Amino acid sequence: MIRLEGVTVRYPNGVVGLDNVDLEIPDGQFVVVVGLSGAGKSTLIRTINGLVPITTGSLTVDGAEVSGASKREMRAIRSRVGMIFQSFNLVKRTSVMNNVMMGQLHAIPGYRSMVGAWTKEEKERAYLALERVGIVEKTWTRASQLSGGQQQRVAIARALAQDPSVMLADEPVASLDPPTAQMVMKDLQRINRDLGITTIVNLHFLDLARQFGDRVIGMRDGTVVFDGPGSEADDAVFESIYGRSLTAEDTLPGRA
Ligand SMILES: Nc1ncnc2c1ncn2[C@@H]1O[C@H](COP(=O)(O)OP(=O)(O)OP(=O)(O)O)[C@@H](O)[C@H]1O
Repeated sequence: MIRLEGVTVRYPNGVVGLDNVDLEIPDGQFVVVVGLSGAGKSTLIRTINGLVPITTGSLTVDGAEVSGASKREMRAIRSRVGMIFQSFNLVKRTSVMNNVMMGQLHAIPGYRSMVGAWTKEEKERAYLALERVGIVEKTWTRASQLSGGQQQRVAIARALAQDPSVMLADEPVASLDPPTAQMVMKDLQRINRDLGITTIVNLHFLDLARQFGDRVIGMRDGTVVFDGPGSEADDAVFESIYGRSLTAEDTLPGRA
């Protein structure tokens, strides 16, 4: 369970990223967060991962208080939280296998990871993660030789190899073409359903939010302005979240 109580995040320049947010996200839920640019979606994700400190309020992940956690406690929290980014964040010049292994680094002593001395069990876990996203045949390919969709799948496998209880994805399909975006969202949904990993995905395409959001959270100006199932998030709801009429750019091209 992820719980935010009265969480406010004020950046050093005075900008308020989150404004008194209360949220409870039960284990295993698939949550899509929507909102215009600047609404606070990334801040929410980075706060849950402890990358952005909260100014006031309380945030717990699996019962552990994130604010004020020691370095050691923070490492323990982060080791259970997988992150996926719009730009994939792979090390391009090395193999898919090495990239996925990096997901397990928190559990592998530095000297072994430096020389690539993986145990059979660690390799097995990496293969299993790659199988889950259907690209095990690319295990020894250099990351730079993969398509965007394949790179995002490697990033998902890297997060999975961490054996996370929570998966946070910040605009994971924003750089992908529409069919690939669908496939990557389906991968995340399947993994959520098969493994029960709590998943929070920031999206800006509202049709994807409706299709995949078992729960949709709408944000505006750092506050939660909608919280309900995707099936209830009709155009009027999105217009109220965005504070403006919808445009073609709000849907995945070709699906409006
Ligand atoms: N490191 C930072 N320092 C100062 N202000 C920031 C920082 N990061 C974000 N902000 C501000 O906090 C507010 C929320 O930004 P955030 O990135 O969370 O929004 P978002 O909904 O994810 O938008 P986008 O999709 O454009 O990233 C914005 O006003 C933004 O300018």
